[in-house]
Amino acid sequence: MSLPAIAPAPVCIVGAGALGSLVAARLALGGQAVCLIGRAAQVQALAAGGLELQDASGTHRVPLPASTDIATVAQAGLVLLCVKSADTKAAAHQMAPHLRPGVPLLSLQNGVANGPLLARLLQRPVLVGAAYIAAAQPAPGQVRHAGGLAITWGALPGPLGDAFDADTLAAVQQRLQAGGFELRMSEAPLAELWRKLVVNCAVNAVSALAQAPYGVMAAVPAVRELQAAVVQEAVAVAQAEGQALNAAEMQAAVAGVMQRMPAQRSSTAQDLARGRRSEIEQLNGEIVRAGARHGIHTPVNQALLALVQLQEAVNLEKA
Ligand SMILES: NC(=O)C1=CN([C@@H]2O[C@H](COP(=O)(O)OP(=O)(O)OC[C@H]3O[C@@H](n4cnc5c(N)ncnc54)[C@H](OP(=O)(O)O)[C@@H]3O)[C@@H](O)[C@H]2O)C=CC1
Ligand SMILES: CC(C)(CO)C(=O)C(=O)O
Repeated sequence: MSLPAIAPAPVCIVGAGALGSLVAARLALGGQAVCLIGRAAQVQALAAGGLELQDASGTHRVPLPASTDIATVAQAGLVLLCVKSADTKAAAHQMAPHLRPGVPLLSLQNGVANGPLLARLLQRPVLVGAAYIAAAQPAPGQVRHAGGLAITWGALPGPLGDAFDADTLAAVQQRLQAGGFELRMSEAPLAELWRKLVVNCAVNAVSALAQAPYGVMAAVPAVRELQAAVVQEAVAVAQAEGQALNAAEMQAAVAGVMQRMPAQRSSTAQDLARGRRSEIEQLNGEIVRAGARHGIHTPVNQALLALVQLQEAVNLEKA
């Protein structure tokens, strides 16, 4: 008599917004057990009718278990963190009593500081991923995928030098593979986060200030010049931080991202459109602060930071 198969512990995704919902939907469609942890409006919409996933192949309805209770991470075999950077600390504190020892936590957030912050707050090694994926959440219960499936990911050691073993990393890779993501494992994940940061600095604020999709931005020569200046500054800062980034390669990376997702407006654009605070402090703001530490002038990043902050203040005033 054969024993019944034991269902694998689900992938719990904390943050049921644009990216978290899209990743959850693709994993579920790929046969993975998932659980989304999010805010009440999204959880209620998912309970009522599942998630409406809009992508290049059409519109799909995906049933997705979801909860507002972060203690659900106690059941997880893998946790993906998909909250905005300003929410990382709170999410870490809320998860800490429930995360089982040894269960991998992968941050798919933008910015270079979330992974190290999580490792410090949770006193464990963490995984970080640079996600080149275009997601938007038009309304609760909906998610739109506008291109890109690449995730370059790897492990950051814990504060005590503790690390993941090869079997754990292979298991994470296998589970993510089910979602059809284009995965690349990196031995230098912090450098990958810096690469993504440079892309975000060149793309996000401009898209946000004009509410422009990337295809339109790419067609304006003066925007490409502005982006080249952002990249020059950001790469100089990254190099001063010990990351071996190359400006020409990063210019090409920016152009490639905009080409792969022409209809996308950045996550920063989505925040401003909803009158919410954005992650600009963790994007161009990171370059300005690190530049100041190294005596590197970053006037173009500084201007984008100021303009996005101004728009945030205007939105607050209106609210
Ligand atoms: N959108 C995209 O295309 C991409 C985004 N990213 C990165 O992924 C991360 C998430 O971005 P995105 O999905 O766009 O952001 P969203 O704002 O769309 O989603 C984040 C969600 O997490 C919720 N949340 C915050 N804290 C908690 C918590 N403690 N428990 C449960 N839910 C919580 C938020 O609720 P509330 O708003 O009520 O606080 C929100 O619904 C960011 O770092 C972003 O830079 C990376 C690549 C692409
Ligand atoms: C990948 C990209 C550029 C998608 O828009 C993103 O990271 C963001 O919007 O924050």
